[in-house]
Amino acid sequence: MRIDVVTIFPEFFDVLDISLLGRARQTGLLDVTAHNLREFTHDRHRTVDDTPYGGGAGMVMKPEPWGEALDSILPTETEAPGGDAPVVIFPSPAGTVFTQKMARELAQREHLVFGCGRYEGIDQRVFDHAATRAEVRLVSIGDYVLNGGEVAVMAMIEAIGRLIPGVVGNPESLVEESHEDGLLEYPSYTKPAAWRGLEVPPILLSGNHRAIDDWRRAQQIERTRTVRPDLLPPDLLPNE
Ligand SMILES: COc1cccc(Cn2ccc3ccc(-c4cc(N)[nH]n4)cc32)c1
Repeated sequence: MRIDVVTIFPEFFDVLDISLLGRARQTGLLDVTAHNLREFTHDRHRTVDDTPYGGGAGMVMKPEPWGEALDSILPTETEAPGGDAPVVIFPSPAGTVFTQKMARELAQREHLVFGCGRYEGIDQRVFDHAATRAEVRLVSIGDYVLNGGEVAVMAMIEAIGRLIPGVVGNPESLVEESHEDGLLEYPSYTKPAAWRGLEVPPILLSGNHRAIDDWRRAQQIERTRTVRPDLLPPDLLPNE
């Protein structure tokens, strides 16, 4: 998978050179490039923002640098992509909420482009023009406001990248985890069996794997019902 990120803080993504995603980059499973938006300005001050039309606080990111940055990444009409057309994702508080389902879907794509806004956001025409030549999505990572898109893009790259076959050592570990089957994960324990007066649930030491699986499923349902009842599938909703 090819990933391009446009940002005024390209060094923010240097961290992707370590851990799982770092190895995925080295083995060619992931090709991540951060592009400095200021490289697409032409004034002495490398200006990327200006005051908002209609007034209001803060600054808005100018369309011209974004247009040139995306020109340098997206295929032109003549270079119609042989494979999957790129998806251009802009984090935004006003976006569709990012979910494990969306991560799974995006992990199937060949080319993702992320646009990191700053200030009070990006001129709307950037999204409108990009939509004439690629699939464009505004995506929120939660109902709170960040200072820019970089943290959100990092979270999405990690959530998507780990689903790419070969990136995570043991693919089985991707199955039994929160949100993968729609429920929150069960509690985990490891040695020692007793720690500061706290015992591991005896069922986990029983060796009875059918009973352990049943216990874990019950824990998932109880935890989801308590913490995230909105995630419960209809057949598990409490009877009214
Ligand atoms: C656009 O509306 C805004 C209003 C006030 C501040 C900001 C700051 N800001 C700039 C670019 C940007 C990109 C993403 C996010 C963001 C995403 C999530 N889930 N929370 N916050 C926030 C961003 C934007």
